[in-house]
Amino acid sequence: MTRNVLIIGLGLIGGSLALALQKAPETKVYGYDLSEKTRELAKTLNIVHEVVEDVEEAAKKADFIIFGTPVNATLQWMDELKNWSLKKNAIISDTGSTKGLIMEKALELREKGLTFIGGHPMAGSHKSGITAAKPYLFENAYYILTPFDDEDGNKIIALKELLKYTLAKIVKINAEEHDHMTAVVSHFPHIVAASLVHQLDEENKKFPMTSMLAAGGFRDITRIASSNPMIWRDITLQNRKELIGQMDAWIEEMQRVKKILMENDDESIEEYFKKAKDVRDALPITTGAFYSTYDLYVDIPDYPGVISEITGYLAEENISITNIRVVETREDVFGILVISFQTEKDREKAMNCIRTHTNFEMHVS
Ligand SMILES: NC(=O)C1=CN([C@@H]2O[C@H](COP(=O)(O)OP(=O)(O)OC[C@H]3O[C@@H](n4cnc5c(N)ncnc54)[C@H](O)[C@@H]3O)[C@@H](O)[C@H]2O)C=CC1
Ligand SMILES: O=C(O)C(=O)Cc1ccc(O)cc1
Repeated sequence: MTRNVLIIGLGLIGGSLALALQKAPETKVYGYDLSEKTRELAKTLNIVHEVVEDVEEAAKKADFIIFGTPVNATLQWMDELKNWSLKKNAIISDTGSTKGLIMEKALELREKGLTFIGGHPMAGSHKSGITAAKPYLFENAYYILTPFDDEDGNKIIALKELLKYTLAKIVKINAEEHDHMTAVVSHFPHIVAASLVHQLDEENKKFPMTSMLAAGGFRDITRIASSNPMIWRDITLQNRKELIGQMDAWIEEMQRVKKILMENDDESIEEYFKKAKDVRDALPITTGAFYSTYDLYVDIPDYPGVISEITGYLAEENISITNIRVVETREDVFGILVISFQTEKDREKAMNCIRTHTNFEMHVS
């Protein structure tokens, strides 16, 4: 029997989910987005099997309804949907970065006999919109579910059975703990990244060369400041209680570092960096446990066309890349081309491919 999945909100996350779920057997993926342009693109890019114009009509036929909308829009949709007559066994879920207010709203759905299981794939990027959607975005990432403690186990199994086509690792966490932990590793870092960019902007008014000197480190730590501001407005306001707590801890930590600097204490400042390095180096980030890309460093000679030559070889073998950049090119040295891949397997295939065609040195991080 065909299962009907309706995805509301077809941007980076909803679009990627739709592409992944199109791989599930006997599954028809319907999609809706508020933006007419996105609905058009969803058709032309085959993001869903069918784009719908009437959400309520499509929802009535759906076995699964999943929101890929900004978290405040998700709350608004949930308010509407609780008054619709849906299929008896329909499962409603979302992909939002916050879970507390959404699970509170889910209680109202539950009172109407509807099943809501919160969801949050812990993968994404600073890019947004349907054109950034990719079928393998969630591969190897954690996909958090936040069901009510006493949720029907069969409903959770049914949702997991569908989501397994994302190739993500599905885990269960309660909503409160979810919002605390994601504040630490995701939401607060977005505020820090944005604040560093604001600080640069101010400094640049006085010293206009500053932004030109912003090198790799500044770029790495501020990449997420290029995320969709509307998405982050909603996330930070919904999780503001946790964020204020993180901010207090951060201010305290900054006072501690400031004191070390004021005291000119070389031992303490070295220890400060050493401890951070040890903790950072032991993080599971590079093994794909949280969010990862697999980088390949290729030493390339500095001649015109060398980058398109390499990407051409990869394209011939259908190896998809997620990012590409040159980290060093001076006339007297080789440049280093950093190519990022979504999976370790893609990186391995790429290494073999480049090895077949060139004698360029390669290494992985
Ligand atoms: N960006 C990321 O890396 C991640 C985002 N998330 C969550 O996924 C959800 C979607 O985020 P993205 O895909 O990144 O954003 P996005 O901006 O790429 O996509 C959001 C889509 O929702 C549509 N939309 C907005 N309001 C709507 C409404 N009322 N009804 C229907 N469609 C509406 C927009 O037109 C857009 O196509 C958010 O809740 C976010 O917190 C979760 C994991 C990662
Ligand atoms: O760009 C990045 O690295 C992210 O921060 C991705 C991300 C954004 C929001 C989430 O809720 C989860 C992951």
